[in-house]
Amino acid sequence: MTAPDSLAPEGAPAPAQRGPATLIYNTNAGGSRHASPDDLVSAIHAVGFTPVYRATSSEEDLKEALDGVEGTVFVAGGDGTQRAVALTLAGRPEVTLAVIPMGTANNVARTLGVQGEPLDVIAAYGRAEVRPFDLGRVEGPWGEDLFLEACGCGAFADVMAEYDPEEGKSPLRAVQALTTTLTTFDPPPVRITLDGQEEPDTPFALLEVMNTKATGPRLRLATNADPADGQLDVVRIDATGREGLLTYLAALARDDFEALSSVESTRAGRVEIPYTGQAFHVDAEVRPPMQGVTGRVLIEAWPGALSMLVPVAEQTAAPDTTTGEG
Ligand SMILES: Nc1ncnc2c1ncn2[C@@H]1O[C@H](COP(=O)(O)OP(=O)(O)OP(=O)(O)O)[C@@H](O)[C@H]1O
Repeated sequence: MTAPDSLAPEGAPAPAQRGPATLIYNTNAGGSRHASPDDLVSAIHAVGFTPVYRATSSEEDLKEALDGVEGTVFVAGGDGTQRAVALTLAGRPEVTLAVIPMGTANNVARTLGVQGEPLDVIAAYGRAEVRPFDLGRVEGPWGEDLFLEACGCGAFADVMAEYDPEEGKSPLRAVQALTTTLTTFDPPPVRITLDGQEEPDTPFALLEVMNTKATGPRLRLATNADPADGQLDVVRIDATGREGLLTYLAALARDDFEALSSVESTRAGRVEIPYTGQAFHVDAEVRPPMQGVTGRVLIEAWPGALSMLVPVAEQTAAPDTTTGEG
């Protein structure tokens, strides 16, 4: 079903194709008290889609709920829910995802500029376009993974491996833990490879391969990351040149972490990291240290693995915007 013309204001880019929509709503997510599934279905209908609600009580239900899905999948929940749906639909860019943020950090939504109360977010999708969204692919001694936000080793992965992530949901606590570890951590030097180019041996206090701007409890480590660029942002801190605790805390608070002189940020499509038994994280999941195991971790961008619906602000609408294929 097409949207009524009145929903496409004059001068707007071609609206994303409306039509069939599916609502996935993690009613266990923190923000779910804000609206009922019926409220969301009505709001999605009001912006021109034909929604059905598929109830899920866990991640395991998603495969069946999304089997043969077409059109747009609205996903209400936190980053864990967005990840679960994204991984189920990876490599199916003909299906469009629309994020309705209802978690604590909402890193995926924030990276897309999607913020606000669920019903306001849905209203904003009345004027939206479809953009590609990359994923990251990981191959390590522990197996294969996909990530939506980030994968890395060093201080942040060690903090996550040490503390149960479920306990670390206070952004303040997590920022404190990260910055404390960053300044005391004693890593061995490793020689990473970026797009086939070997880098000098370096002990990394932090080595994060980012797809979104933030990861974990809203740690904005890659302010310039763009999940539609077909590349990943490699954010590094050389332990020998690291700065003091307050410097990192202040930079995170100012939202210019990458501007610090001890932080190096490089875009790459393929990253190889020697594995010496260190802990890794893949989004919010920990791949614990494997003592005595050596090898390598290969991280690659998967350009346009997903498609995302993104609201278009009235003033900033580009006249010749692409529809985001591929
Ligand atoms: N479709 C789903 N339906 C029910 N449960 C889900 C679904 N998808 C994921 N889950 C489970 O719910 C957990 C929590 O989800 P999520 O992280 O989105 O919410 P949250 O804990 O409120 O968010 P935040 O971590 O930002 O506070 C996920 O890690 C996952 O195990």
